Amino acid sequence: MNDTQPAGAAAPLKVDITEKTFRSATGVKIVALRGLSFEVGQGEFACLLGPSGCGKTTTLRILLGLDRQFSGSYQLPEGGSNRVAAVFQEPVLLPWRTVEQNVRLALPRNFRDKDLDGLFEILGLSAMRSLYPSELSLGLARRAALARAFATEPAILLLDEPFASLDERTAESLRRLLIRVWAARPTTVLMVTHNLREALLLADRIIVLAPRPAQVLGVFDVGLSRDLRDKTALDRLVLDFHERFPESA
Ligand SMILES: Nc1ncnc2c1ncn2[C@@H]1O[C@H](COP(=O)(O)OP(=O)(O)OP(=O)(O)O)[C@@H](O)[C@H]1O
Repeated sequence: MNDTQPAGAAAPLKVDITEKTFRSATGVKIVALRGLSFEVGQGEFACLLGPSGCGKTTTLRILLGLDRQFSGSYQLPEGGSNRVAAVFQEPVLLPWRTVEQNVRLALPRNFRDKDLDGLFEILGLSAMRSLYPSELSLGLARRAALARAFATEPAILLLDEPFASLDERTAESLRRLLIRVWAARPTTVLMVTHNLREALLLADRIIVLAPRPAQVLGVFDVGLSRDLRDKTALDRLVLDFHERFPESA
């Protein structure tokens, strides 16, 4: 790990979006977000959980600076590298570059030759560094996308359903890998999912969203060490969650 790029952030993520609207092809106004306010503390792993179409991806696109047409404000975590990293449903790797080149290209020019052995090792990619994306399974491609995100030692990592469309076994092993790499390289994480069990397995806190227009219904503190989140504990957490948020069942 390179000590000149401290990871982590000194300030929380603060989101206060008053309104975000779209126009449909026929000109009809679609309110995607209204009065969406939440915070994610430094080094915290938070999930944004909400029904399909409620505005989760729209929120991440705003935080990534990809959509500036909204009213309200947000503040990204400061400190550390100040970088924002993102992993989407599709890993978006450059097909003509190897895994290692894809990861290094995400780094600022003067850090491109940094030691990435530990990162590749923890993600089980040591033997795949010189492979091209077309030679990777879906699961390996997601791992490469995670490597690329963590290599930049971001102040915040935004994840948009990174394990969607994988078979459950692969998704489960990637969730465990994500927790391992995050524990080794802590940063603030905001992950979008509509999978309650996934959120309960990974998150410190779950920010629960209402159907569109997205606003916060409440926050669920998982409050259980990750080592103890086995199947029985997760079953119990699911029940607790539904008791607290019956409307989001
Ligand atoms: N470019 C766009 N033009 C018009 N409407 C849009 C556009 N992007 C998103 N929307 C609408 O905004 C709403 C929120 O979409 P968004 O993709 O943020 O939802 P989501 O919670 O991420 O859904 P999912 O879980 O299915 O991915 C939806 O009704 C969607 O149809």
